[in-house]
Amino acid sequence: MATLWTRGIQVCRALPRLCTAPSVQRRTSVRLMSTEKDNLLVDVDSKTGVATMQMNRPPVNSLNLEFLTSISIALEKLENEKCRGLILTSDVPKIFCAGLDILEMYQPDVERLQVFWRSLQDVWLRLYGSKMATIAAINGHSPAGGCLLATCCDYRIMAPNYTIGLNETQLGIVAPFWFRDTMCGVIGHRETEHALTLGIMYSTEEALNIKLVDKVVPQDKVIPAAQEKMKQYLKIPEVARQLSKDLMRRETVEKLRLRREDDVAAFKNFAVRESVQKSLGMYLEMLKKKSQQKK
Ligand SMILES: CCCCC/C=C\C/C=C\CCC/C=C/C(=O)SCCNC(=O)CCNC(=O)[C@H](O)C(C)(C)COP(=O)(O)OP(=O)(O)OC[C@H]1O[C@@H](n2cnc3c(N)ncnc32)[C@H](O)[C@@H]1OP(=O)(O)O
Repeated sequence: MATLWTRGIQVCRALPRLCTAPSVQRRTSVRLMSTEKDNLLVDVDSKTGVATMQMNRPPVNSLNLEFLTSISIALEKLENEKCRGLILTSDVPKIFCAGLDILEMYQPDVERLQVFWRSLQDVWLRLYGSKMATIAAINGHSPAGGCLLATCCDYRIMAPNYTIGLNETQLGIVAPFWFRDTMCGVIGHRETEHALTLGIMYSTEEALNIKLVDKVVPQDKVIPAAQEKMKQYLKIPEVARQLSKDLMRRETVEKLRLRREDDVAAFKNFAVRESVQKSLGMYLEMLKKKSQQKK
């Protein structure tokens, strides 16, 4: 226990300007910040070595370059600090994560677009390849990149009445091979093909039926259920658990590692196509109209 407490302090020392002082004994709260203030809150429980990462980028936790960078840095720190488990969740009501920030892809600055894509690759490599036991506590809608984050985790617990899926085709874009492989690892080839070609957004219940999520619990029980499930992962001898996960995922991780720059080029070339820009513009317009109708 003492060692873990020290470890918690060390997280703070490693991030002197980025964290708040621990306020509760045996629970260390480390706030990671980037250019966007407080968009990620990471609590490391020094007793269990489990981190809870709450995404907090209103209105919809969309993943822009800065936010992805914050997530990537936080994942690196947690891994370096040898945290044992990670619960990924959202602090934004009713939204887990709305996926990539479409404004990063629409009428983009081509240099930034490539840095943006590399930062998404970084997050995927760190989260999908993490040594930590990872659980997604999906307490809101989770389209596209949000679904990617959830499927990177070892286990998914979701609240009712939300939606999750890789809906890229509905925007006129394509989920790249590593999104596909991640999804395939969870729901299998046939269902992934069905899901990707039609850009299906599954209701919580449908997601449970196809095993895209492992468990459904009421909204206020999502995080407690994740904490409970985490205990099961942490009971397994660490090296055996980590190596088993690595055996399942290494090939998929290596595929992207070896092709990173080709993948950046493919993304850039695809995103700047006139037809793709037109589709993204129309989709943004649709989102805006829908949002205005609510107001
Ligand atoms: C040929 C070879 C191929 C090679 C392939 C290579 C590369 C592949 C190429 C591209 C791959 C790209 C992969 C993309 C992944 C993605 O993640 S794309 C993002 C997809 N996300 C969505 O479709 C979600 C859209 N949003 C919603 O459905 C809803 O907003 C909601 C999340 C369900 C929440 O609904 P609600 O609570 O009702 O909130 P509003 O709809 O009113 O939204 C509030 C404001 O937020 C804005 N917004 C929503 N989502 C996004 C987003 N993803 N990005 C940016 N902005 C978003 C929305 O417009 C509202 O803004 P205003 O209030 O109007 O300002």
